[in-house]
Amino acid sequence: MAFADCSTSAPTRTFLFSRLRPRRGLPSIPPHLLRGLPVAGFRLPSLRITNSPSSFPKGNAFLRNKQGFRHFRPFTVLASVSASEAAISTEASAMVIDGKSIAKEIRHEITTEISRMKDEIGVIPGLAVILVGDRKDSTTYVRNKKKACESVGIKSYEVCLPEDSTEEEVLKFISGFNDDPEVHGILVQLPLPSHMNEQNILNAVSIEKDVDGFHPLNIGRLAMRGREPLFVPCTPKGCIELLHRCNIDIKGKQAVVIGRSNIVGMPAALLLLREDATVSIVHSRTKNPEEVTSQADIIIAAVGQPNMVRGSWIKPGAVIIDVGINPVEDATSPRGYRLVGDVCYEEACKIASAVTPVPGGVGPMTIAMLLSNTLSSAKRMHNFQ
Ligand SMILES: NC(=O)C1=CN([C@@H]2O[C@H](COP(=O)(O)OP(=O)(O)OC[C@H]3O[C@@H](n4cnc5c(N)ncnc54)[C@H](OP(=O)(O)O)[C@@H]3O)[C@@H](O)[C@H]2O)C=CC1
Ligand SMILES: Nc1nc(=O)c2c([nH]1)NC[C@@H]1CN(c3ccc(C(=O)N[C@@H](CCC(=O)O)C(=O)O)cc3)C=[N+]21
Repeated sequence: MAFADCSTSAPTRTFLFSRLRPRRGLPSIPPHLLRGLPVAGFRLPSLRITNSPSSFPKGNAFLRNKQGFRHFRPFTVLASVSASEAAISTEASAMVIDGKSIAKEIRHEITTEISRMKDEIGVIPGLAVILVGDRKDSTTYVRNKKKACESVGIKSYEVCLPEDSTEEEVLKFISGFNDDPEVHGILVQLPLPSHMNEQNILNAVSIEKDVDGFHPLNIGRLAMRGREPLFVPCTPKGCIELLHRCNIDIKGKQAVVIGRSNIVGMPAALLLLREDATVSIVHSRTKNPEEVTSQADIIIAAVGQPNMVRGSWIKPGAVIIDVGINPVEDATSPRGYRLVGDVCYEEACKIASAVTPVPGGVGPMTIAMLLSNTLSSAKRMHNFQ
């Protein structure tokens, strides 16, 4: 575990000031009222949002303009800045993109779709997860995925194999799930034990059930113009979904992805390219990472190095998506550690226009995208629109 800290003071942001989205089935906010809301980190003065403290946890919100209060509810709060900074903003302060709330909103949408599918054609989406070994972090992720499946109505199938299992045993389970019509998605939790060949195993997952999007055919299609992958990897898809749902433009922007792994960095760069960004990739052999990163309007950091991206790496007004999840020692936490991102959050908040926190940023979106991919898979297999 690393010990790393770049913060000099405790976080001060306290209150929500957000872009609002009506929940499904409720009327939209009239566009003229949306003028003036802080979108993508730009705060415009003509409208203010305040949250009723009592209803705040449910995401209810008041929208206030010069004529008085209008009450719209329930809304999902997507992002926040501190109230005092929002009201009298002289010091720059980033919008905090609330991945947890956005993921909750997506789970709500998925729940509605799943019950519609069940009612209309009697199909329940199924996700199979294969875990080999007992790494603590992997066990936690798998448990969280199972809970998330239950919460939206996906049936989960779980296989836990001992660390010393053979590749053949894993392949046997994959083959069983490939043939099982009740399973619409298969996820093999990574990393696998070192004696196993990851490529052989990922290649064995049926491309129609590859909800992680790690099959080479899916990745290959993601990289090609005019081709469509059946599934897009969950974490990068979650990053782009955060940008979309916060109304952050990608087209024509300079984007820098830090990290080039098969599961995050590389597909994130491909997705940004598909969104018409101009993309650079920083990796461990990049000579001038700070210089490259400081050109970016959008930064996706997926490195695994706590607080690597400092304030000086960030162009004022940039949007930062921090994928990193790094445990750092913290004697004051009951677990003895806490999670930090790859970006120095405190410094980023002062310079960026929008930033995702860790935890509560990209992590919950990864799981939401997995559920979304599983639902899409079931819909595709049963030709259900
Ligand atoms: N929020 C979420 O849902 C998820 C979070 N994560 C987190 O994201 C982070 C990255 O994960 P993952 O992609 O799997 O990690 P990998 O270790 O597979 O990849 C890390 C990448 O970062 C690059 N890198 C490492 N050190 C440096 C450095 N000093 N300067 C520049 N580049 C560097 C590596 O470069 P090179 O290729 O040259 O070695 C590599 O491309 C981790 O913290 C992980 O826990 C991961 C998955 C999901
Ligand atoms: N086949 C496969 N697919 C994956 O998608 C995959 C994988 N293997 N191996 C490991 C990584 C990592 N990953 C995360 C998912 C959710 C959170 C998450 O929800 N994090 C919470 C914090 C959780 C906590 O407190 O521990 C948050 O950021 O708020 C984090 C990390 C998926 N991965």
